[in-house]
Amino acid sequence: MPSWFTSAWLYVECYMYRRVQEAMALCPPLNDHDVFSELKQKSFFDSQKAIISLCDHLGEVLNKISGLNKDEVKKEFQQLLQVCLWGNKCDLSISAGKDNPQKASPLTGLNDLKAKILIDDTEAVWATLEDKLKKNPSSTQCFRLDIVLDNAGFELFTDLVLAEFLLASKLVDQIHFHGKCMPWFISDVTKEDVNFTVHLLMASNHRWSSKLGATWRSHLQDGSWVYHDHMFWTFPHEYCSMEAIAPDLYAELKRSNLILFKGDLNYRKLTGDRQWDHTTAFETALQGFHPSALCSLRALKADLQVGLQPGMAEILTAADPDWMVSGEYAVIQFSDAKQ
Ligand SMILES: O=P(O)(O)OC[C@@]1(O)O[C@H](CO)[C@@H](O)[C@@H]1O
Repeated sequence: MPSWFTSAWLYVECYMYRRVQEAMALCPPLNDHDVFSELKQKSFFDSQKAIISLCDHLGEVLNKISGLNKDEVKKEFQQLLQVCLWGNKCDLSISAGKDNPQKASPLTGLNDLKAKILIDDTEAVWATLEDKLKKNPSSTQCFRLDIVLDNAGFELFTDLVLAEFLLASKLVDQIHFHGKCMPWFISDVTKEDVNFTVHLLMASNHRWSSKLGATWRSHLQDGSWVYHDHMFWTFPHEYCSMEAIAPDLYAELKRSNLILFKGDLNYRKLTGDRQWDHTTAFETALQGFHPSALCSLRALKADLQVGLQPGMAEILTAADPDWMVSGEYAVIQFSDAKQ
């Protein structure tokens, strides 16, 4: 029987959430109930101000999108990628279920937060997206983006905003979302959370919120957005074992042109949750996991980080001993597709 103080942290956490699920499954009237749904829904309601301001912003961008030149599209992409990154700051797991809502407009503080992005591979992500346009602007070949989701509430909303922008700007043609098949780490996204978000937006009396809700529902119906869940995401395994343990999921991810991994837990599993030296290359820490080009968007909440310049970790530790766990710092860390 694993115990909290003698077992690997990641293993014990996964074990605990599975026991919660088991307890529910053993109570038939409750077996479909998500014990965390109330908390997740509250985090969505508490972030209304930020959600509405982002809806207005996206609405304005969509209105003029066909007239934007490449530089303007790139600038907007950079901005919404950062919003999506910082959306990961607000998860309920790190705050032990307490409120962590997004009150202010998510766009206003972005410039001040730039210094907190320890690794910023936005250019590499952009180059991957742009490659499709450059290679063959009139190509009928489909560019597929996959997003391995993290938290419901405000973070999921920022993921959908980025997805909408990428689809509307024709940088990508199809988006596959990957969520959890059971309640997980309190706030992780399930299919019900996606449906809840879309329905609530549709029912809103705010013009852009309801319009976006309706658009997103039709994306899910016409297949330009596809939602998947797979048991592997709720196993304790590191991702380098995916090909052996869940070959069907690995094969699915190989069809992608770019995979965005949201959040801290995904980062821990990408890198095996090991005590890597901070200067270890991301590529090395991935230990052969390479279904496609991938990028981690993560606010740091667990004590590991790879890919830093020599000396950087020491400077950060001297300035703020909690830099790895406070959620104040973040990375946009890319690894290219293997040929
Ligand atoms: O993946 P997320 O939502 O960014 O973060 C999840 C997380 O903060 O929750 C756990 C605390 O229980 C940490 O292990 C983990 O890093």
